[in-house]
Amino acid sequence: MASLLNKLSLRQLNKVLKKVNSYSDKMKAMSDETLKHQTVLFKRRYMKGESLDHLLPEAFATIREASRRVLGMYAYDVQVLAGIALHKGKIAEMKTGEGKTLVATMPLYLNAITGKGVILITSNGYLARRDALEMGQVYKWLGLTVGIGVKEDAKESMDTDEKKKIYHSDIIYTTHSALTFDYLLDNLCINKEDKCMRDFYFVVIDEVDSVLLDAANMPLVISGAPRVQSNLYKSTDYFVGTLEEGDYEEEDRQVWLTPRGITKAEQFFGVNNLYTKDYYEVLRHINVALKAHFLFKRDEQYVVKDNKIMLLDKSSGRMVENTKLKCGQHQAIEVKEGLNPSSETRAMASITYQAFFNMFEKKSGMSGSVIEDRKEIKAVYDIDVVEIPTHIPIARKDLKDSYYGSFEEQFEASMKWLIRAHEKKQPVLVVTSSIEMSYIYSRVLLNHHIAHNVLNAYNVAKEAEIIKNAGQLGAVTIATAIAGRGTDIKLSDEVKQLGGLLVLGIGRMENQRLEKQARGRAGRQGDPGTSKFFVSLDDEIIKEYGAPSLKSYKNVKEITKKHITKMMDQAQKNYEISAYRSRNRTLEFDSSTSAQRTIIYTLRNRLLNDEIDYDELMNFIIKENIEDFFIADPTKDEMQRFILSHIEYHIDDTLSYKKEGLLQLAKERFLSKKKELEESNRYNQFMRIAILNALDNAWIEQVDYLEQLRATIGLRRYSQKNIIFEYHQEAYRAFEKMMDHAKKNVMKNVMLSSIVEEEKGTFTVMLP
Ligand SMILES: Nc1ncnc2c1ncn2[C@@H]1O[C@H](COP(=O)(O)OP(=O)(O)OP(=O)(O)O)[C@@H](O)[C@H]1O
Repeated sequence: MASLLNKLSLRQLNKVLKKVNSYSDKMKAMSDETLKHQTVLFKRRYMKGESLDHLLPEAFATIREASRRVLGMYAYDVQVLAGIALHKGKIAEMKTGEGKTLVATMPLYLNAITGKGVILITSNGYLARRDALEMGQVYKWLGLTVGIGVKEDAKESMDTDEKKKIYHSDIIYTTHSALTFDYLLDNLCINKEDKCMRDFYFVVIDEVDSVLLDAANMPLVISGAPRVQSNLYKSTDYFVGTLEEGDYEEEDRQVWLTPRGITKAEQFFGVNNLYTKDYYEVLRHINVALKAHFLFKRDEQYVVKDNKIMLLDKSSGRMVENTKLKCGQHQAIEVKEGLNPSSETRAMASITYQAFFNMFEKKSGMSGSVIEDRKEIKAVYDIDVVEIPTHIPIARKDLKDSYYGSFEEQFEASMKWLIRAHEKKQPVLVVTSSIEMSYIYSRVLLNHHIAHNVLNAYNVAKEAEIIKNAGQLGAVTIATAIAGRGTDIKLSDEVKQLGGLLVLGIGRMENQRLEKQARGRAGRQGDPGTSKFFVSLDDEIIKEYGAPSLKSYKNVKEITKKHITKMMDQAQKNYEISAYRSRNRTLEFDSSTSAQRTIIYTLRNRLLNDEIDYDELMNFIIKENIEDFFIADPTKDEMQRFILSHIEYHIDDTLSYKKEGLLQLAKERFLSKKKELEESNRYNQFMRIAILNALDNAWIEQVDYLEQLRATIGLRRYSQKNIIFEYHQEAYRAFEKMMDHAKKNVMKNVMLSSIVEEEKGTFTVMLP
């Protein structure tokens, strides 16, 4: 069924390809000047109402010819096919090395004609810069502007003007995290002029599976002011260290206390019921300590460098700069590793990649390994995946996997392959599933006096260099999944004679995509090459997710029985299911946060654009606040306090202490304030600042609360059944409370703020 659909999609794309090809000669015959001028003509035609679909054949043919002139590369037919798929908002599955970088130029150019700004996402900053600089030559040649959203040194920051210039370019190359981060920052600014981004239109995501699937589990969070340092990390770490099997349970990358564990915790911390509000903090700390001990493994999810915990990006194996786990998880791992907990900050804004990318009018992507996950992609992002044929048939031989009872056997067998190939100078790339294993291979190779390069998260400085050279005569490269993506491995003729690159995969990896990417380092663009995987019962994935009965085969040297090797492969499937569920859970949790964020950001934008009728809003807010206040039948003292904190810093002796009296007072005060502000032409600006401040403060509290709630609610498994339902209910209640709070603060800010004049006619609003 799937392949039939694919054939149908390809047939449609082929029709368009024919049209593109029909313009090839025309574009070839154009002078440079005429070809460059095409952009202006396309823009004019688009403005006059011609659709992008209609412009596609000529526009694609134009940039195809421009790339030939500027870069010396003329897109192959299959690349054009992929480009059309991207324009249609699909994901193109293209084998590794098929030239995705060039493919993206065509739909980006076409869609940039609209002037709306198009974005290309790569999985890391190095690739974004490299591709933007290389492909940028063509765009610029055709008269378009190009912006790069990441700095060479990730720690360097950009000022607003620089950012604005980037986001107002025709074509922007950046990473998913940089883009999302800037979006959140944009929604924290007070003046319209400080907003850097335009509305989202079209995005092409390179290595789309790594962005949309692997990164989907970790929402992006902007942190603000530090929290008061907690002293519970050490005691909960100690407590979790005392737990035994049966005190906790683990499933789908979640861990929680069993009733026996709960009793132990209550005894340890001397509390009656852990699940009451009073012990929320203890529960939260236990939760992060549990995860630190049972779910986070050193050299897998993180490394310890210079006494700091550095997270690893699962899909690339790279260290993630400037990112900490949230809600105290980072601190819990620090304490587990014997470090002092670093300061914990509050979450100010957060978003998941699902929610973020779903804001684009049209989104598309490319990858060499996404076809297996097309159902999930369709369900979550509503994007179809099309499998694009290769330019030249793949000549790589993917040999059958070999299975072993233990690591020793697996290691020995793989070393035999390595040494045999190395003796005839065939280049070898060993891809291991952990950093530790990369060192074991390295040490043994040193003992054999075999020169080699090691590439793992501790050693990324020369990454591109090392990978590029991995195809040289006699080269041996040991790498973690880091070698998976993006960098081109070129082979000399001599190496091609020897059979190309040999990829040895050590251990069953977390998913098929990682293995596919590893194999794909060999046999690019029709090159010869070989790949082989060595699997053993000692592989982490099999130990954790394999059937317990597999243990009885530990002493078998090489496992050849089909039903057993199948069981070993099943472990990977089990892991994939658990990863899928975990992504799904993130999504389920996110739906309320997402809905709330949309309400707040829409409101913010209306405020920034002065689209709010402030009089109407204030009438409503004053009335609601005073009515709410009178529900509790306040005393005269309470009313006076209310006036001083919400209306004016002065009590009028003649005031009638009734609801109507307060209402009238508030309205009068508001009107006189308004008059004063209007005289100096500052009413709108004042109102905007006063309201935004109230709204932002309330929302930031809410974001932080929701983050905390999500982190602790899992622990309630034994107290309540449906934690997602409970989460949504609580999130909704908190939102209502937050809006109430914001309403009070708007009134306070508007009524009690004053204006301080500054030089040059500017002013500052002094908030109460
Ligand atoms: N039409 C073309 N003509 C000539 N060379 C090309 C063409 N398209 C791509 N190339 C070259 O092929 C190589 C691979 O391209 P690229 O790195 O974009 O592949 P990729 O599909 O992104 O690979 P990976 O999946 O490993 O990231 C590059 O050296 C590129 O310059």
